[in-house]
Amino acid sequence: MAKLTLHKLCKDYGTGRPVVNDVSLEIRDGGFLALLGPSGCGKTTVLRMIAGFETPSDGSILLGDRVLSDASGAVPPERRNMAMVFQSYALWPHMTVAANVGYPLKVRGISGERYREKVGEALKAVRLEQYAERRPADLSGGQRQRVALARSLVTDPDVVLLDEPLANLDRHLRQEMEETFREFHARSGATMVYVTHDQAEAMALATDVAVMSEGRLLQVAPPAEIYARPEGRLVGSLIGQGAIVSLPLAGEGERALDWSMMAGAFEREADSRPAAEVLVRPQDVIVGGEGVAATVAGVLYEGERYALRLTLTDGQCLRAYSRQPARVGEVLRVMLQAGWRL
Ligand SMILES: Nc1ncnc2c1ncn2[C@@H]1O[C@H](COP(=O)(O)OP(=O)(O)OP(=O)(O)O)[C@@H](O)[C@H]1O
Repeated sequence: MAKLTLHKLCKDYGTGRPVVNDVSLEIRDGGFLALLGPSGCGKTTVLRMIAGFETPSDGSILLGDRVLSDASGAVPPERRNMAMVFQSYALWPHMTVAANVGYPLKVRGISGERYREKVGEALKAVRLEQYAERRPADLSGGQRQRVALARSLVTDPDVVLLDEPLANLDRHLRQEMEETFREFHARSGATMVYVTHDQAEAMALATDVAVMSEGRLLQVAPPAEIYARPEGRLVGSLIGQGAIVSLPLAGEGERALDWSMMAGAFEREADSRPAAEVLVRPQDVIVGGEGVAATVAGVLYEGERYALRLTLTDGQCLRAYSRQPARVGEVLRVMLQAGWRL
């Protein structure tokens, strides 16, 4: 196996604007990359180009030193040793679970003992051995997606491409399946590219997160890094539940801010300095007796806490968590324990 390289990848359907624009990215061997971005930003198109279902308009794709696609041509999908898992599972309804999982082996002419062994191993990897003889219709959504995972594993692919595989499942099942995906990744050793628009899912699963918007790649970093140091307003607003406030800040360049650096900004005239955009996460907004005035604009009970929507005196919004209930319209005092200058 080897690393997957996307080099200046572009896709233009002739609509006047490229849907994938100059995307360069390296996914290390055995890495798990989540491709995250809003609907229509070009994630699926990138995945389909890696799989070989779409031809790039420009740029190249390499697996190790092997060129899969460039200006001179493209390796067809069936010769890339990749597997794809879809949101819709794409299982054959008339075949048993075992036959669905074994289908890619049949296509490759593998039969007999080797076939049975491989199917058995793949079913074991997703803990579905006892369901081998069932039909997909007799399985739950999560089990069906595990069949699709087993099928993607059965040919020992170098790369597994996953297109929103959990989008059809309910919240509880998604969490359970996230565990299955992590195990699946660890056991298979395959390089994985996972398309999602759910940032929590991307952070929970991947070793690296790549954020896309309007065809362009904005930032690639491990989850903890992208959470702590998002680059720019769009990444900042996509990762975590933070609010972005505009503050006339003293000093230049400091990006990690504490209350001592931000407090003064609330006393200054808004136009006295150029405003900086600051990302403030709800857990860093301390609701108490000190700080600036904020009016409660919304309260959502989340079981273990209340999620508050707050409005500052200049109309800007913040989010905060509180253990105590609050009333809409109530004026609280808040301190911003930490902020990140975007
Ligand atoms: N065959 C095509 N011809 C023209 N435009 C296309 C074609 N396929 C996709 N597009 C456009 O390319 C853009 C990117 O689509 P893509 O499916 O890659 O986005 P996405 O980020 O995966 O979105 P979603 O999360 O909604 O699936 C969209 O504006 C889409 O309409």
